[in-house]
Amino acid sequence: ESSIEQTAVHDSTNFCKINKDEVIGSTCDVTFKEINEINAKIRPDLLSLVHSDFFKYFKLNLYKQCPFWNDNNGYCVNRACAVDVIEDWEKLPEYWQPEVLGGLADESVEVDGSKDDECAFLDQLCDKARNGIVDQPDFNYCDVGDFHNNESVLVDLTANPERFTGYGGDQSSQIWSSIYRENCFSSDHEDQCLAKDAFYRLVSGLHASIGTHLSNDYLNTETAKWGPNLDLFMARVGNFPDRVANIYFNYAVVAKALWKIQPYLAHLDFCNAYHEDVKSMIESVVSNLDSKIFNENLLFQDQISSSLKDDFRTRFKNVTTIMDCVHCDRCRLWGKVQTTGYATGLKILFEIDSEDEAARQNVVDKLTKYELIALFNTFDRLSKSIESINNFEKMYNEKVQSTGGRILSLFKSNNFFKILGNAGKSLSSSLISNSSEEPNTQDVTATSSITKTETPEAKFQDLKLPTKKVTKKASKNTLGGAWHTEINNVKEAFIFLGKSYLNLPRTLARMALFKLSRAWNNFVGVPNYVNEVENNSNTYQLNIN
Ligand SMILES: Cc1cc2nc3c(=O)[nH]c(=O)nc-3n(C[C@H](O)[C@H](O)[C@H](O)COP(=O)(O)OP(=O)(O)OC[C@H]3O[C@@H](n4cnc5c(N)ncnc54)[C@H](O)[C@@H]3O)c2cc1C
Repeated sequence: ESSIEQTAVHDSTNFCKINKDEVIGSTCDVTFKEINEINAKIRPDLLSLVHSDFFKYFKLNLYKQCPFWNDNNGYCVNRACAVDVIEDWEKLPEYWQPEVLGGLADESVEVDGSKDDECAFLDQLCDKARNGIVDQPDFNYCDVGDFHNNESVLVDLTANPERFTGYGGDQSSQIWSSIYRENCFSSDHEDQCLAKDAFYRLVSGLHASIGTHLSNDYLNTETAKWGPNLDLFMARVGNFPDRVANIYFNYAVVAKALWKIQPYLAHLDFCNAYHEDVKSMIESVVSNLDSKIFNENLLFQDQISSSLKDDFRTRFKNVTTIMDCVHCDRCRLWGKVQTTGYATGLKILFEIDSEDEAARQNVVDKLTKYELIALFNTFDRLSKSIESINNFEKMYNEKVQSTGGRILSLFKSNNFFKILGNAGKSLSSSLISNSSEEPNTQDVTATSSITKTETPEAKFQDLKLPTKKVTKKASKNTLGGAWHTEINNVKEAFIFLGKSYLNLPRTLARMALFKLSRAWNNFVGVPNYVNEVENNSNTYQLNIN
């Protein structure tokens, strides 16, 4: 089943209407437009920052066993994991195989423990506090132990961009549904809704951001070129405004965490030895952020908050651990970076609540360098997603113009770009009004934050359907109508029988020819599957095109 067909089944497109001037959620005092503006301002510096020598390396254990289920199939040994995107992988050249697409550039990976220069310089650049294992396991939203594991490898992120890998099918679906299942909190108090909603949005925003990157850096197997694929983006993300909104929500969450540690970053002496501009790049990125972008205090504010927060932390830690079940190395790498980045952001937002400045500085000092690297790289991923969404919007508008205003059936009529132009209901009000709703963890497209505000005329309004032919069958309700229907049916049955007899000689001749050709192949020693391969040649078509 193609991904397009799957998305057509889930019709969450009509769940909400977004206006670019509305705030992105009840916990965020910032609009889509404002985030676009902030992002345009900080994008160049953020990009340089994550390409700097300090921020471009990440450490992870690629060989860790999946702790949640027995899964030793190996990456994409089962070809089904790719068939929903591209047909007939086997016929594509070696460098297009998912193992290669989803692998890591060898030269950028260093095994930890060796005294190689990369590791050594990273260690020199950091003060001791950030190299040691953090002695506060209770405050961690991810497993920081991986950064000190002997089996971990150091990877150059810039040499392994996050892009389309062909990873998919049952395996990635299983990972995503396990992640969404973590949203089922144990306590059932109604005050947990905002926290539950935030958890869902974080995961969905991560999912949508990955979908945006793989659509933006997509391999066209016909032209062998990498580039944006608007159809794929619309099918995965653009047709679902709630998913786009969740990317903006995640941007706000990570931005607030960066804003919060800004005063304490100045004390850190971590990278200027290697790249003297790094501090000023951090400064110019973070100084453009504002505290109102996200209000973390709304999430855990009453008596039950403490246990709810523990639950939230444990569940998010599980999400980071589920990444060890991802068999595609490239996907696992970026999954780990981003879940670690969110985990670090959450730790900063929810664990630095002391009024004591020294205590705050202490929490920041105890962040490992890999948490900092993950935090900035996650912010860069979200920033890149927002930049891509704006580019896709231009492509979308051009496509709509070139088709004379008619939107292709693939682009749902209430998709993100379409409704941005409309003065719709604010997402924030839908968040508040629907905050008691349970997210449906079976259908992961459902969101607790979205209300069904669909108007019947908005649906399919720009689809031009052929006018229905009025058939004689319309008069079926009367006795005469029923008689006509019966006579027609009998007539059609006779016509069918007659045609079958007429076609009989041709059908028999074809069958004889087929049997003869098989017998001949057997006789000369050609295996039977050759015929099938020839029949299927030149079918390296993408489902989505
Ligand atoms: C951790 C991880 C990292 C990955 N990284 C990459 C990568 O770098 N490159 C790459 O090409 N592939 C990557 N993948 C695979 C990719 O995410 C998809 O799983 C794959 O492309 C198959 O997509 P799909 O259309 O079948 O649906 P999936 O994306 O697998 O989604 C499954 C179902 O979830 C629902 N859904 C989809 N998006 C959302 C959302 N944002 N919010 C709520 N519900 C949603 C839909 O109902 C959908 O049918 C990664 C997968 C995982 C688990």
